[in-house]
Amino acid sequence: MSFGAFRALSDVSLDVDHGEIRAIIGPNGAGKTTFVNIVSGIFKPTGGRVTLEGRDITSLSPQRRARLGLARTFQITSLFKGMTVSEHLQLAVRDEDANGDTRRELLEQMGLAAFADREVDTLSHGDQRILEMAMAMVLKPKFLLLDEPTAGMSIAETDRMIRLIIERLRGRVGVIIIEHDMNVVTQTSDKVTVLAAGAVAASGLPQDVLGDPHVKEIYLGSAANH
Ligand SMILES: Nc1ncnc2c1ncn2[C@@H]1O[C@H](COP(=O)(O)OP(=O)(O)OP(=O)(O)O)[C@@H](O)[C@H]1O
Repeated sequence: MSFGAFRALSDVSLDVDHGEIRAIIGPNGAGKTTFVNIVSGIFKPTGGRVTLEGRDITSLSPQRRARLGLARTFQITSLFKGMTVSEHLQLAVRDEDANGDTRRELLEQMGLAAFADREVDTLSHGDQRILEMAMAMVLKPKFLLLDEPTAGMSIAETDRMIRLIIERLRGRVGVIIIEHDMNVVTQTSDKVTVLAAGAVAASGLPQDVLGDPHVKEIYLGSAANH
């Protein structure tokens, strides 16, 4: 992926299986969000392709991808002030996709049932982010992209998000999660891919990747540059 003369990603290739949770980590500016934007269809890559269950989806819009089972959340919370929690879930679907029961069940599973009729701006930051995840899950995606789901969360909120990922997603939905919190990475992910300067620096099991001296160096180097 190039932006003009700047190459943001080169030869980055990864596969995610059904039910697998794959964390993408790396220093600021490594290309993580760019990668997720390509997979979800927000950016059209200048080279390479994206496939979903073997089908080439590189030229499909984010909406078409979502209807094929590929959903995402964003790094920045983007809810509509003045609208309630259940209205948000209705927004995320077409009538034929999920009836009221399905939506209520999802709110219960996500621990949001008590807030169904509350306007979203009265919710805590953690509940707002969990609502965004529920909006992405209401269409029962096969694959879900989570862009820093715990950003700005307290320790208790982060623990709740970790539990939801383990209980609701692991083994059921293929997930790519961009995450800076290594506690979240070690607790939730099956595999970890490290991006640095737009390339894959390491990939494998969390314990191997996070213990890799080369990966530690990448983080130390990036800290020294800030
Ligand atoms: N639309 C764009 N136009 C030009 N350059 C861009 C664009 N989007 C991203 N970049 C550049 O691509 C590089 C990768 O950015 P990206 O946001 O993907 O990094 P990141 O790993 O997600 O960082 P962070 O952890 O800070 O969110 C950066 O140098 C960024 O400035």
